[in-house]
Amino acid sequence: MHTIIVTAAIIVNQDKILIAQRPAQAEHGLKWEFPGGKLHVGEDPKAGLQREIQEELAMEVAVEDIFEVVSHCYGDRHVLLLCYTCRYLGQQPVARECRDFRWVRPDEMDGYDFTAADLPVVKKLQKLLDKKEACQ
Ligand SMILES: Nc1nc2c([nH]c(=O)n2[C@H]2C[C@H](O)[C@@H](COP(=O)(O)OP(=O)(O)OP(=O)(O)O)O2)c(=O)[nH]1
Repeated sequence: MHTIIVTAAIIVNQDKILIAQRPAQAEHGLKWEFPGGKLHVGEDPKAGLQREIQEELAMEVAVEDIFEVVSHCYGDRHVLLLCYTCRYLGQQPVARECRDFRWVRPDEMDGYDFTAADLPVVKKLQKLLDKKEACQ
């Protein structure tokens, strides 16, 4: 068993969040996820996430607070997923290293086949939306 540390961005633009589809030939090919990737050895997580968003989507984001930490095993591979909320700075994303991307509301996320590690994150986003709607 070995652990990889992965950072992922919850990029919020009004009521929508940016999700990305993994390339067909990649591990977990065609699954949907929150954009990001593996942290390099010794790298600061927020800096690593900014680097990954630039590589994957050719855009800058302002990385803000930790939103959720997920520990998930895919067979003998342990993924520690650090999800940060990020502020959208208005640049149009470009699908550089992902197959596709979409802006979706949390209540629309059930229509996308997310990686297993992301399911608790999707649930948390949906719960927050439910609470917000209950207050309105
Ligand atoms: N980026 C990202 N990866 C996720 C999420 N959920 C999840 O299980 N993963 C897993 C899939 C992969 O096993 C791993 C991320 O690896 P990756 O291949 O996307 O990372 P990378 O861009 O740094 O890849 P590489 O080409 O440099 O090897 O984490 C998620 O929401 N976002």
